[in-house]
Amino acid sequence: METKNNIEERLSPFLEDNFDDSSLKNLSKKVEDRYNRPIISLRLSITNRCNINCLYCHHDGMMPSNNEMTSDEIFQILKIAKTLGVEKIRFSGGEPLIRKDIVEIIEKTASLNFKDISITTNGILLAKYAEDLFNAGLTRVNVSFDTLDSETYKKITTKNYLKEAKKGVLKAVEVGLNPVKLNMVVMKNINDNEVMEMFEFAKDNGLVLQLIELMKSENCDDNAFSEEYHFDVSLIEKKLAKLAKKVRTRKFMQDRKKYFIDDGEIEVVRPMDNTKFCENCTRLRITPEGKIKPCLLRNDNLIDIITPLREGASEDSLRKIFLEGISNREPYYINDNE
Ligand SMILES: Nc1nc2c(ncn2[C@@H]2O[C@H](COP(=O)(O)OP(=O)(O)OP(=O)(O)O)[C@@H](O)[C@H]2O)c(=O)[nH]1
Ligand SMILES: C[S@@+](CC[C@H](N)C(=O)[O-])C[C@H]1O[C@@H](n2cnc3c(N)ncnc32)[C@H](O)[C@@H]1O
Ligand code: SF4
Ligand code: SF4
Repeated sequence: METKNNIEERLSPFLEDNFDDSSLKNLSKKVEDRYNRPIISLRLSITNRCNINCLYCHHDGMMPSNNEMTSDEIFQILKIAKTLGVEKIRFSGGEPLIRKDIVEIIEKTASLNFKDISITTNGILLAKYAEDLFNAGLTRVNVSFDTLDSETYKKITTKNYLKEAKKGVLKAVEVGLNPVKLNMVVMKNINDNEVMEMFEFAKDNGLVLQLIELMKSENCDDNAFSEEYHFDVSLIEKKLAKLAKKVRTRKFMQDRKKYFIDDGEIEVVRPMDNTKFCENCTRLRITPEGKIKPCLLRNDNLIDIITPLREGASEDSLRKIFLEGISNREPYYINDNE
């Protein structure tokens, strides 16, 4: 049988960024999938609605739907996740901040004492909500922010909200959310020439820059877009590796690398065809209409948890449904040579 020390050693890389040592005491409760990947994090898409329309959007792998979970239903789902050892919660969408009850959702989530509660947002409404979200218990925020140029912003998002998004980012830092990450999807001939300028902006304002490879997904409106604008982020990564005075690997956060350069930090998210990324994937997803989604890039193995919950199923049966979702998890990109 595995000893507590072994478990701590095996799982320590999960704890590197947003955890403190107190999380160690519950490690033995972690549930693993069939590929020995522990489930550390739950990513809930809480709406499919959005106030902009990014050219590249994969909508977090969700199909259109108008049937959103209520804040109470979200709370019930989180309670079950907590009993299964989930430590990190992320709210995404669509645009999570267009839900009128977003502060209430964070308050309820915080009452369950997760180690890390974060939101991924386009930032347009962030200046309005940052302080209330922080006071409600939000730990940190990632903001989609692909460019500093207003024309390019309009081209990407079809709207003119760059100023609002920038204000939101700065307010998030001001109120104490930490880290605040800028999500930059790097696109050929659109913003690939802006990486260093974005890094300077990030450094000057206490932000982490997250460079993201444009991904193909059946949920993108037009996959031709991905073909045309796909930029090989590994080319930038090679340059970063030369410049960096320190590199860290988030081994069990999809093996992502963080590069520390001149008192600044750049993280690289490179999922496409990346078998290491999937090998080290520790998250489960929930769709806005309450289905467990085992993988961002698949829609054929979802499991309904909201209907049983609405019909009054016991916590035990809901836990079983969760475990069924976990057992459906498979790495999307696999190494064919093994
Ligand atoms: N393939 C794949 N891509 C993901 C997954 N999770 C996040 N991404 C991509 O990673 C990028 C950043 O996602 P975020 O929502 O900002 O959060 P995160 O990077 O996953 O989490 P932290 O680094 O812990 O803040 C987005 O472009 C996502 O599409 C995943 O499970 N699979
Ligand atoms: C789907 S959005 C939802 C949350 C919020 N509306 C936002 O934009 O931050 C979540 C993240 O996915 C990223 N994303 C969307 N489509 C993508 C694609 N095709 N390839 C890579 N990242 C993508 C966005 O940049 C954003 O950082
Ligand atoms: S803001 Fe987020 S959800 Fe909305 S279109 Fe852009 S990437 Fe998609
Ligand atoms: S298995 Fe791979 S593609 Fe699927 S969610 Fe995990 S990292 Fe993303």
